[in-house]
Amino acid sequence: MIRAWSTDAVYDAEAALMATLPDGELMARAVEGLALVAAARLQECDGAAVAALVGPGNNGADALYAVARLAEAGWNAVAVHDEVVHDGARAAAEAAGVLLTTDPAALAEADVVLDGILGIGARPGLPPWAAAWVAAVPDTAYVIAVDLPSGQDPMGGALDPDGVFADETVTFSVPKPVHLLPPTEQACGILTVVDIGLDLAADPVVLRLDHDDVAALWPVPTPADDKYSRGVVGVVAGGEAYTGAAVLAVTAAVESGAGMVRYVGTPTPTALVRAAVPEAVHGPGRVQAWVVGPGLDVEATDDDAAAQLEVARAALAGGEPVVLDAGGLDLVDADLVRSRAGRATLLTPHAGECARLLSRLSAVVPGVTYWSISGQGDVTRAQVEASPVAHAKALAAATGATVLLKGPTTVVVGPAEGAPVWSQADAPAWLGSAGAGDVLAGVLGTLLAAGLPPDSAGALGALVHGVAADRANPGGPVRALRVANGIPDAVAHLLGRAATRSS
Ligand SMILES: NC(=O)C1=CN([C@@H]2O[C@H](COP(=O)(O)OP(=O)(O)OC[C@H]3O[C@@H](n4cnc5c(N)ncnc54)[C@H](OP(=O)(O)O)[C@@H]3O)[C@@H](O)[C@H]2O)[C@@H](O)CC1
Ligand SMILES: Nc1ncnc2c1ncn2[C@@H]1O[C@H](COP(=O)(O)OP(=O)(O)O)[C@@H](O)[C@H]1O
Repeated sequence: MIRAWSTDAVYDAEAALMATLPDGELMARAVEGLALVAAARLQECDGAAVAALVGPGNNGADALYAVARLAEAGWNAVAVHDEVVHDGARAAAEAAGVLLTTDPAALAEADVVLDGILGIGARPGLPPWAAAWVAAVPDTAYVIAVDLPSGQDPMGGALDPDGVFADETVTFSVPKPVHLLPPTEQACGILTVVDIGLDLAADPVVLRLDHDDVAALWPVPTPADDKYSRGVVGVVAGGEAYTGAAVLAVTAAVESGAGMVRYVGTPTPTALVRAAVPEAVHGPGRVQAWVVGPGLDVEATDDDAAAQLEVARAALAGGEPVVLDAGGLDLVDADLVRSRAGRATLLTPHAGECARLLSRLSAVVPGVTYWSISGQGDVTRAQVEASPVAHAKALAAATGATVLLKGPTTVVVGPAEGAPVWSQADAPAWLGSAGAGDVLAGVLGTLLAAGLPPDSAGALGALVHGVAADRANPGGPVRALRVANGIPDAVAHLLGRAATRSS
């Protein structure tokens, strides 16, 4: 598991450790690691010159000390700085023969650039005096951000398009939210963590499952299990308009290892599911979790659709865990929020659905106005994409449900105040295609039916979904059905990693 801590928690841990260490020891550790990484990258690109962008705080000091080390080791080194520079770092740089200048033209020859403009003490946004520095970084240079790319929000809230976009970020002891959360993760490049010995007492605020975590979480049957004990998933999906969603969700639930899948649909998707997934059984019945919504048309009024909708509403009124996806999200209203209080509910919107739902809930959930982040009426898709975590949290708070917000990075957050954010970035961009969300809903249904809580089920499902997409056709396009059919291979591969490690 990869964990990130808040900047406050990092400062607290730093203070506690510094009280036990000689002055400057902690920064020396950070500088040593940073200089080692930078030297390795200079060697890899056969570079001759390194440059530092030096801000006023300790982040600038890290970068300046590091280029002093590199100058001592024989590389040409320059440092671009503003008025305030850390005294000790300036002295070290001068002694090592680093060219100190305020002129960003000095960056022109740099093969590797260390961005030490701002670190975790930053307020989001690039300082005006640094804009010319960033503009002067050669396109060919390999940019290493020290702790985080300057201009980006350390807590990962919003991306600064004018800020630094690094090839690599070297951070200290532990990741911070900026490194793991959308939208700032995309500015960080490769993440390298240098251990400087911090001991974090606080709880992490961001969690990311790694491939090696899957074996401990994925529900693996024992000889004592049968189809019922493994978990039965009920899928209420598909209608006469969106027939394929039913096939995809049911297929994915079966391929993920559900003990049994019960399908409830209108005649056309029912016929398709019968033909495509002979393992599925038809009609409502006892289940351990429901998937409600892929391809569901809640506006349809014919008898078949009405009967299907009745099952959907009964599922939502019941006590079993529910994955509520796509068309099913249109069923969320104040009554539903009240009736599902305290029950496991996983909402799985994409950004557009999240925006619509937040906008709609403002009218019908009493007292819920605090999600209106923009303060400008309806929430838009673009706003959700610009700050996905804030909107996912707002939706979780408004509904009392766990929210899995889909996207290039999928975030999952529970409704409790201060709940950690799970952030998974396992999928190739090829996965963003119609039907892929229906597949994810099926996977999640199987995990909830096996007894996983909604947040870790969400993260685990997103990981496996992404790995299945990647392995189905590495580097190339992949259709949703193939992702669903690739889940058994992905799960076996991920479980096999544990077997390989323990042998
Ligand atoms: N913590 C650790 O464990 C360790 C930390 N280490 C290193 O220390 C770094 C943190 O250092 P730091 O606390 O000095 O903060 P940092 O970000 O360098 O600068 C803050 C300065 O910038 C200013 N400023 C802020 N935002 C601004 C803006 N948007 N536009 C303009 N100005 C802005 C701000 O001004 P003020 O808020 O005072 O107005 C203040 O002057 C950390 O990232 C890591 O590299 C390692 O050495 C060892 C272990
Ligand atoms: N750029 C991307 N990179 C990786 N995964 C993506 C990207 N865009 C979308 N996805 C994933 O593809 C799936 C699309 O789901 P969704 O939009 O609900 O599709 P549908 O409703 O058509 O099934 C989600 O799991 C989402 O996280």
